[in-house]
Amino acid sequence: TQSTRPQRMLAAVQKNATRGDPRSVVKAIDQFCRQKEWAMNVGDEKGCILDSVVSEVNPATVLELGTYCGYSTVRIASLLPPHAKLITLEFNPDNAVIARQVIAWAGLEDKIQLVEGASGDWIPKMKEEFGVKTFDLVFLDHWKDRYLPDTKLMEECGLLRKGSILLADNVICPGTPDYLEYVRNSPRYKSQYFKSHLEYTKVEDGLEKSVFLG
Ligand SMILES: O=C(NC/C=C/[C@H]1O[C@@H](n2cnc3cncnc32)[C@H](O)[C@@H]1O)c1cc([N+](=O)[O-])cc(O)c1O
Ligand SMILES: [Mg+2]
Repeated sequence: TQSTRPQRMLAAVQKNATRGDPRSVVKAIDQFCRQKEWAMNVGDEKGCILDSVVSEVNPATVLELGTYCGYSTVRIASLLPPHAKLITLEFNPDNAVIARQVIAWAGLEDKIQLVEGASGDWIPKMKEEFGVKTFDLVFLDHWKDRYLPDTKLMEECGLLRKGSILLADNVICPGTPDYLEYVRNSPRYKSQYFKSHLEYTKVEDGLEKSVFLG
């Protein structure tokens, strides 16, 4: 039967990346997406901005919304300090199956907890289910119309503390206008736009970094 793009992406990782070497997994996916098939990973150009924010924040707790195949999950986790934890939410079971294998190939199972389910259902359960108090960094890369409601939900559930960083992909393309308006105009955030390009293309896109002021 016909394979799916995530399955072909995983095959490229298993063929071209070294087990236990997260950066080679990231490189293998970028090569696959540039040479074979475009896919909606944050990619290498925006990925460098992501790397610099992760390194600057040096987070102990990270939440990722929208795992997809685990590219940014692995990219972020490869930069975390020893006891840091990353929780990533993915509601498509087929994508979760692929992401778990990408994460395993990178050897990052101990740092990453992939939770299958919808962000709207799981954000309210973070504290009781995973003993999380607050997140130092949140990477938003799921359905673009969920960025704003999930951000408000994280505020309501007390998952953000003074200084928590929200980093949002695709604020230009495909675009998240309501989210952008909120974080740029709310007195509770200090926002900064990092101009870049849509993964593997010359189309403008960028990341929005927003500090929660409490
Ligand atoms: O649409 C995009 N991303 C949506 C990502 C969606 C991924 O997150 C999961 N998800 C969604 N809501 C969820 C809620 N809870 C859990 N998982 C969820 C979906 O099952 C999918 O695996 C996108 C599109 C383009 N593009 O050029 O078109 C470029 C990009 O960089 C993108 O990120
Ligand atoms: Mg994206």
